Formats: sequence, C-alpha cells, structure tokens
Amino acid sequence: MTPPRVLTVAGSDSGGGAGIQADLKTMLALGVHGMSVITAVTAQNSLGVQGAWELPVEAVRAQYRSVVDDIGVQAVKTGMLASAELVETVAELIGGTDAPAVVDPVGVSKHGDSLLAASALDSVRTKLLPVATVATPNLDEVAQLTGVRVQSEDDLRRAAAAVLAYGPRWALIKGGHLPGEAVDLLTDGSEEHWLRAPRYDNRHTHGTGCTLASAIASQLAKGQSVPEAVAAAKEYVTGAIAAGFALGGGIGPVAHGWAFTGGTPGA
Ligand SMILES: Nc1ncnc2c1ncn2[C@@H]1O[C@H](COP(=O)(O)OP(=O)(O)O)[C@@H](O)[C@H]1O
Ligand SMILES: Cc1ncc(COP(=O)(O)OP(=O)(O)O)c(N)n1
Repeated sequence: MTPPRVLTVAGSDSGGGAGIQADLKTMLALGVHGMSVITAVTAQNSLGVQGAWELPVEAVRAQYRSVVDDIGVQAVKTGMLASAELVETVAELIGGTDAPAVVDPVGVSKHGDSLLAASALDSVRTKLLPVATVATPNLDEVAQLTGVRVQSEDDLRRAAAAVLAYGPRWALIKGGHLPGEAVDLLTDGSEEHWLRAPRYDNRHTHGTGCTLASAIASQLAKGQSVPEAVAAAKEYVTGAIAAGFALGGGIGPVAHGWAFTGGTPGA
C-alpha cells in the first residue's frame, strides 16, 4: 500500500537536529513517506549556525515540480526560507498545490542565528501566511511578524488574532518560550483548542518547532482534521522533548525515535 506522502520545503541542518533532517525523521516516525525541497544549506551544530547558503530559486522550483508532478503530496510543510525571493516562490508553488500546508515561519534559531532576511518579513506576511492551512509561529516570530509581544498565557489569544489577520486558516501559537506549562493555542478565529503538556526541564530541545510542524503535516496527510492533527503532533513533540539527548558541546536534539525506544533518551 502506498503511504501518505508529505513534502518539507526547508533548510538543511548539518547537525541533524532541526530543518530537513528533523522533518524527515519525524515523518518516518509517524509512518508517512517524507520528501524534501531544500531551500538552503546551513553549517550547524549544537553550538549554533556557523554558515548558511541559499539555493537558487530555479533549484527550489525544480525540486518542488519533480516531487509534486510525479509523486504527489497529501501535505506540505515549510521551514527555513531564507530570502524574500524564496518566500514568494514557495508561496506561489504552495498556492497552486491542492494539499494542506503547514507554515512554520522560521525566523531565528534557538541560538539567535537569523534564518530569514529582515527584508523577507513582508513577503511572509502578505504571500506565505495567506496560503497556509496552519501557521505555527513561536513567540519571537509572532513579535517579528505582528508586533504582539506575548508575556503570559492571556496574550496568546491576541497573538493568534494578529496572525489570523494575515490569512492562514488556523494559527497555532506556540507558548514554548513562556515559563510554566508548555501551552499552545490553536484557533481559526471561532474554535479554540488549548494544548497543554508538562514542561520538561531538558536543555536538549534543538528542533522542537520543525518537529511539531512536520508532525502536524504528517497527521494531516493521514486524513486527520487540523485539531486532531495538532493534538497528535503535540503528543509526539512532547515525547521527543522528554527524551532529548546531549550531543556536542551545546544544545542537543529532541529524540525523533522516542516512540520506537519506549521514550528512552538517545533515540
Ligand atoms: N521544555 C519544554 N517542555 C515541553 N514542551 C516544550 C518545551 N519547550 C517547547 N515545548 C513545546 O514544543 C513545541 C515547539 O515550541 P517552541 O519550542 O516554542 O518552538 P520553536 O522551536 O519554533 O521555538 C510547542 O508545542 C511547545 O509548547
Ligand atoms: C535549517 C534550520 N531550519 C530551522 C531551524 C529552526 O529550528 P527549530 O525547530 O525552531 O529549532 P531551534 O533551532 O529553535 O532549536 C534551524 N535551526 N535550522
């Protein structure tokens, strides 16, 4: 039987914790066939991003067409898009594809390295967010894109309304950077779903955002509704964070294979 097919359009993380590598591992763990369009290559490890190189627009377009025109996709996920030109190209490609799109508007890595040019922010707002089925900004990305600064759980509603104003069908505001419980808000402006999980006091959380967005795309490809897909994805990323492990001298990755190993670290 052919498994559901999911496409990630994102940057490569040489350290294997985030980006394309995290996306494909998540897809494998969740039982879908993962495929990739690489937008940029980063030299990256547990200490940060040492270098980044964008691919030419025609290389991104060609990868996308190769996959979609022959193999087909049941869901698309976007991550690091680097420049305004790439954001606009990817928005146009997604807009012409009949599949749900999970847009993770990646701006800055956990180490503070910029993964998106400041000049691309307006293209994210006006071109990419309008074609998203679900947009999954973290709190820094919400602030960058909308100016809303979330300081407490109460501000999440205001943040979601500001993101929805740019046109995605659903906004998932990730409260992962707030103290206390790991609480996220999913809303389409009428329904509200609060997703709560214990906060794991584990510094090895590299790749949380990529993993969550890819898990949502994987569940959507299996035919789940957006609230079902987000709930299942939250469970998956929480398990991966709980089992996150040390690697290199800095922040280690979440454990994508946790479900295969009974939640033990290092999977
Ligand atoms: N220490 C933690 N324990 C449990 N869940 C967490 C923790 N840190 C982040 N999360 C959850 O991980 C997911 C990704 O959020 P976040 O880390 O904010 O994304 P990003 O990688 O884009 O900054 C969210 O569901 C968030 O609530
Ligand atoms: C190539 C690449 N893409 C995206 C990210 C950001 O990943 P994220 O899941 O938000 O994890 P952190 O970097 O915040 O740990 C990245 N670092 N590299």
